[in-house]
Amino acid sequence: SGTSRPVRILHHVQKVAQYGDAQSVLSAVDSYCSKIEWAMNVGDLKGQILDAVVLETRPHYVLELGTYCGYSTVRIARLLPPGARLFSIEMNPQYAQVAREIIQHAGLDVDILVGCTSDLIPQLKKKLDIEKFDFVFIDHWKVSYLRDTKLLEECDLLRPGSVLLADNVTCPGAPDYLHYMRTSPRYESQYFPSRLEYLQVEDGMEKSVFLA
Ligand SMILES: O=C(NC/C=C/[C@H]1O[C@@H](n2cnc(C(F)(F)F)c2)[C@H](O)[C@@H]1O)c1cc([N+](=O)[O-])cc(O)c1O
Ligand SMILES: [Mg+2]
Repeated sequence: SGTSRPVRILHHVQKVAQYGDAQSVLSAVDSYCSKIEWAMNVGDLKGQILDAVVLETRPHYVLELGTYCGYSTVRIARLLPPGARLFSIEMNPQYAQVAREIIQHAGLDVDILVGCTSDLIPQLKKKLDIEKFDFVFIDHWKVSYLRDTKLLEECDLLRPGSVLLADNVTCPGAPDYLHYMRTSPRYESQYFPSRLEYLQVEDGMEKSVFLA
């Protein structure tokens, strides 16, 4: 077929989801990906863990690594108070465009930064006039989780109490990230067991609070 999977997901959302209704956008993506074709969205089960951590953290400045179709971006943005800012980094311009349209269909306002984390993270303070991030959702290439977390530390973008939540620490897995988070004295880490999106496979999320 000529279209990409993200474009087919976007077309489904535009066809069945109520414009301006974030929950109907999430339900449209979840029903498409559970019935028609699987896609690597965080999904509704792990999404409920994401919701709970966002509500508990009440973040003002949020960073997401790995936008893909924007499912988790919508999930997070729908829970933020007015005035809060969500920035999402996506290196694939086609995915970024699909995500913009899905996020727009949900009636939400998010800044999607197109590029790779190693280039963009060092520019965030100057470019976006941001001091620190209160919440970071990590869901991009699993081999980049640890490198990019250390980059956030080096760029002084975390403060005591900043919360990092990482998807897929069990499947596909991010063993070096997990080991670092569970042994570093700079973090208090907690595992939330769950299931891989739309499947019966075990997965989980790791919540880590930066201490200093
Ligand atoms: O590979 C998975 N996710 C990789 C996700 C990758 C997404 O993050 C973007 N990205 C890459 N670098 C950057 C940055 F930020 F560096 F610029 C952003 C990629 O373009 C893609 O949209 C995955 C796989 C499975 N699975 O079951 O295989 C399940 C999942 O939930 C997953 O998230
Ligand atoms: Mg994921």
